[in-house]
Amino acid sequence: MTAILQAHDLRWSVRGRTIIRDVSMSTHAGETVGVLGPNGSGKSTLIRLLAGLRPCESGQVLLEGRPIGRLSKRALARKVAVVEQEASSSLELGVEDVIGLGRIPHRPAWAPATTADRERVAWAAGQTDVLECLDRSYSTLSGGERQRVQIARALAQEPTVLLLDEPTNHLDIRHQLELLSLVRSTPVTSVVALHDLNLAATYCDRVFVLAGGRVVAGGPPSTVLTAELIADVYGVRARVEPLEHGVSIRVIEPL
Ligand SMILES: Nc1ncnc2c1ncn2[C@@H]1O[C@H](COP(=O)(O)OP(=O)(O)OP(=O)(O)O)[C@@H](O)[C@H]1O
Repeated sequence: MTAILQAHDLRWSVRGRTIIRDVSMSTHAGETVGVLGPNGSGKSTLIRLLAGLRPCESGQVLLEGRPIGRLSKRALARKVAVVEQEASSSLELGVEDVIGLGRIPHRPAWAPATTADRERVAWAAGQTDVLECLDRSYSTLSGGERQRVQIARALAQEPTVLLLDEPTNHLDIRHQLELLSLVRSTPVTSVVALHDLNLAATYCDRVFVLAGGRVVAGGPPSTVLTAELIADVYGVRARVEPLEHGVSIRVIEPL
């Protein structure tokens, strides 16, 4: 299997506090990898380090075997698309233009959008169910619509790697399922920070669980997401039942 995005011994601190420590992980071509863990465990910080939005204090992130720090911003943007948790809501752009931002790394500076660019934008909008919003102003969209537009922008970027920080946050149940099923079905290698363990168990090929900035478990969801691990990491009692493909998790009470 080809390793696409790899992290080796990542460490990141702020104001003397280490937020990410000794984190190593790798993703293979086409995989959907979940990053799980309680609030404050370091999921968003890890996504930013993997995206090259923050330099690591030590360790390194490799994209197709090359350190991402050595890639130009433009070369990185052609390969890696990231959707962070809180997309700006004050963006005074039309929805089509926001999705079109994903096309910028693919054409020469200042060149206008081509027909192929516009087709790609329409395709991405269709994939994320926002075609009806294309001629609206981005600032008038609901939280869930904005989230889907940001995912469309990332898909329009035609990345090799898609990094999503809690992409289901503002979405209703149907759009949560549709989005993760879309992420899983694309050939793009995806790393997705998630809170919902059942969604992770259903849609991720592998999961990494963070606690206190360290990876405490990693592997297929049905192996990793045991009642013991959930008790240790989240401090809740859960019933985990095997399904034909994966596991079903019912959280019963805090411990
Ligand atoms: N720039 C910063 N300055 C100070 N503290 C920070 C900074 N960035 C992250 N942290 C702290 O690092 C820890 C990890 O934050 P992070 O956002 O990565 O966690 P998370 O797992 O994504 O949490 P959540 O589930 O709540 O979104 C938190 O305690 C956070 O307050």
